[in-house]
Formats: sequence, structure tokens, C-alpha cells
Amino acid sequence: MGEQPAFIGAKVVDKYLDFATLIPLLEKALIHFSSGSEGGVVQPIRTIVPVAKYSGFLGVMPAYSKWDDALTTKVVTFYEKKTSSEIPSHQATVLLFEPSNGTLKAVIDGRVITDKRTAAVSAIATKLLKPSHAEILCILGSGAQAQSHYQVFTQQFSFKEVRVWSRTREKAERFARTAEGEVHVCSTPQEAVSGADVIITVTMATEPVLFGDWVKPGAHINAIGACRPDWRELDDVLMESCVLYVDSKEAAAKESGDIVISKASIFAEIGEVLKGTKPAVTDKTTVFKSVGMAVEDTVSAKLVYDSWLAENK
Ligand SMILES: NC(=O)C1=CN([C@@H]2O[C@H](COP(=O)(O)OP(=O)(O)OC[C@H]3O[C@@H](n4cnc5c(N)ncnc54)[C@H](O)[C@@H]3O)[C@@H](O)[C@H]2O)C=CC1
Ligand SMILES: O=C(O)C1=NCCCC1
Repeated sequence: MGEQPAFIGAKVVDKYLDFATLIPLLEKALIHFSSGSEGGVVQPIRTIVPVAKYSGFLGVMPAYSKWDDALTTKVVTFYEKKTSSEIPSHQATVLLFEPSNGTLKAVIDGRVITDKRTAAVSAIATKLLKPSHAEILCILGSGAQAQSHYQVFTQQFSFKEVRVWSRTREKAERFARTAEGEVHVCSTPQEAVSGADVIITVTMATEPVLFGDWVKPGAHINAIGACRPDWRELDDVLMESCVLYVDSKEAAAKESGDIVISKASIFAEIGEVLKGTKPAVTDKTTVFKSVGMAVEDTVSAKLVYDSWLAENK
């Protein structure tokens, strides 16, 4: 029998995944992904199994990155209705394999990876696309992604004001109370969005929560939810009037109702902007529609495993 795989839990993952190290790795992964076969990323569209009886979904997200020589698959579940406050709506595990022979090297908590890599990619998009004077940050939603986005955005940028709105005011207040800096709780999404320079939508909404008529012209929006073809976070006015960036054109056009239903046309992948083959527009309203990519999990899991191995040889 060979060696047993390492089991790496959420606390250890959190310790090793610091944004300053993760962001440059994700930038490279986005460039590789958007470089076709030359980029060496093999990432099929993920498989999603609906568990209709419980309004849940199971997703399988495999990827290989030649440049990182890393092979993973994430298995993620997400449930529309929370069954208890202790069980997160999204749970995930990343399996890391030895690419040369297929041996399973590690079973790694995928929840922290999902939260942090998604937020880090939004920060990358925002650095490229935000208006030059961005003073007000608005977050719609107050769950796990809201937390990780708040963390990285307050670390990477210096907003003068941070606002949050959530369907349940009490949850928005809890978010503000536990945040490290000052967060202004808003009573309506419109109040939160009004005059904001950067907006993040991190909800499980299935109908629009952000309307184009509310958005300050030139603002940048990171749209993180609406990962099913019949789910929306943004309305048609916004989708039709913005310059639309995505992580993966193929996946976004198939998976997100914000694009499928509005039929908005995609301008570029973020990886193309990082590569310099497509421009970063900063004087118009921009949307980064994120659906999440397996290769982001691959480079994150490799970082965690390599860091863990260095301390546990
Ligand atoms: N693009 C990506 O890479 C990823 C996207 N996601 C998506 O991001 C979104 C947020 O995920 P988490 O923070 O982990 O979930 P969560 O369950 O921790 O938080 C969800 C938030 O959405 C709010 N919400 C639920 N239904 C709503 C509705 N109908 N209208 C307005 N707000 C509503 C909840 O009150 C809560 O604040 C989800 O849509 C999730 O699927 C999650 C992981 C990766
Ligand atoms: O990329 C991911 O991981 C996810 N994206 C959409 C929702 C489920 C998790």
C-alpha cells in the first residue's frame, strides 16, 4: 500500500491562503486559462447535478494546469434554502492528485478555498476595471462570500465608505458588527447602491437585486451569484448597458441567467485583459460576471498543499 493522502482542514487552509500570495497565482491562472492550448489549462465545463427534492446542487469541477503541474477536482454542493444555521449553503472538498501517476495526494477543505479564491478574483477584476476615483464600496448580501470579499477588498483598496445591504437587516447588522472596519448598514439595496463606485453582488437571489437605473454611470460591479441559467442578480437594463467581462466565456454563457436570459454580449475574459489582448474599460459601467473556475481551485489547492508539506516533511 502507498502512503495515505493528507487531510487538510479549513483552519489550515485559511492559514496558508493569504491574499497577497494567492492573487499573483490566480492572475497567472487566469492568463493561462485565456490562452487556449498554449496556456496549458484543461478545464471542461463543470458537471452540475440538481438535487431537486431539496433545492440543492452538486457540482464536479476538474482541472489540470500544465504550468503549475497540478491536477485537482473540486466537489461542491450548494443549497438554495439553508436547512440550519450551522450548515453552510456551500460546502466543498478539493482532491489533489499527483499528475504523473494519478495518486491522490490530498483531500483539502474546499469551502475556504472557494470563499477566498472567488473574492481574490473579484479583487483582480476590480483593480483592472474600477473607476479611477473609487471611494464607495457596496456589498449586497452578507454571507460567506460577502465576508471574504470584504476581507480582500479592504486589504487591497482604500475605500472611504463601505456599505452593506442584506435581505434580513439583522444579518447585515451582524456583518457590520463583526467587520474589522466601519460598515454602514443600508435599509434597501437602492440606498446601498446609490453613488457607489464599486458594487459586489453576493446573494443567492434568483430574481434581480441590482437594477441598472440605480447604478452610478462608470461604476464597476462584481456579480458573483446567479450561477444557474434561470437565476438572476442583475436586471436587463444593467446587463445591456454595461461592458461585460467574465472569467470563462464558455461557462458564463451557459451557466448564468444574467447572461443567458438577458442575452447580453460578452466583451472579454479577465484573463484576456491581464494578457493585454483586450482593453480594461474604466470610463464606462463595467460588470465582471464571475461563475467560478476549477483552475482557480487548482492553484489554490497547490499553494495550500505545498505550504503544508513544507511544514510537515
Ligand atoms: N462565482 C463564483 O465563483 C462563486 C459564486 N458563488 C455564489 O455566490 C453567492 C453567495 O454565496 P455565499 O456567500 O457562499 O452564500 P451564503 O448562503 O453564505 O450567503 C447568501 C446571501 O444571499 C442572501 N440571499 C439569499 N436569497 C436571497 C434573495 N432571494 N435575494 C437577496 N438576497 C438573498 C442571503 O441572505 C445571504 O446574505 C451564491 O449565489 C453562490 O452560489 C459561490 C461560490 C463561488
Ligand atoms: O465556482 C464555484 O465553486 C461555485 N460557483 C457557483 C456556485 C457554486 C460554487
